[in-house]
Amino acid sequence: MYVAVGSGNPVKRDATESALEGRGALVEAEPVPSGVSEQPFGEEETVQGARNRAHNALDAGDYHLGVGLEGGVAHVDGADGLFLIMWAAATDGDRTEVGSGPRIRLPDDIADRVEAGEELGPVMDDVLDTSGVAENQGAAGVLTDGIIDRESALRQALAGALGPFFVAYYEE
Ligand SMILES: O=P(O)(O)OP(=O)(O)OP(=O)(O)OC[C@H]1O[C@@H](n2cnc3c(O)ncnc32)[C@H](O)[C@@H]1O
Ligand SMILES: [Mg+2]
Repeated sequence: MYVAVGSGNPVKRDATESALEGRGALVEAEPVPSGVSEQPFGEEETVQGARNRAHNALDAGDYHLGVGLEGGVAHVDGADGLFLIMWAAATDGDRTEVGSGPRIRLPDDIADRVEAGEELGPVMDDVLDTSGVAENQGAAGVLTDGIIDRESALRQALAGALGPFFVAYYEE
């Protein structure tokens, strides 16, 4: 099974390989446009980015499955603050399924800068004095003190999008 993941970020490719481990998948990275903002705001824009990436990745070559992974920030009903969110989409061209990852509250100073229009990745690097945290453990790793990292969070989001392709109960 040839699978394209719609991103040049190695952490997204690693998450896809990890989610599909043992299923005979060959995963290629296809850096395609997400069709949404660099920093999606809200669940709707983040899901849309994941769906667009999945479709664009599928169309980028001769693939059986396209995968899209999108990070965003959102307010959550009933909870204070701004949350890091992540959504995954998988498509075979006929059906498209989505799944979400954890929601992790951002520290207020980071949230304020993102609300003001900055991208989370660069803000995290600035605050932590690191470079490329989004390609490594990610905000998910830093903000959970390493209980999870960005790869495992994205793998869980993708699990929800892939399940319906493998589990008969979801038959259309
Ligand atoms: O090359 P792409 O695929 O775009 O990879 P990306 O790291 O930019 O990832 P997204 O576009 O999906 O994420 C949107 C923004 O949110 C940031 N972001 C999302 N999750 C993050 C995380 O765990 N740690 C740091 N930044 C994160 C990311 O750096 C972007 O600025
Ligand atoms: Mg990006």
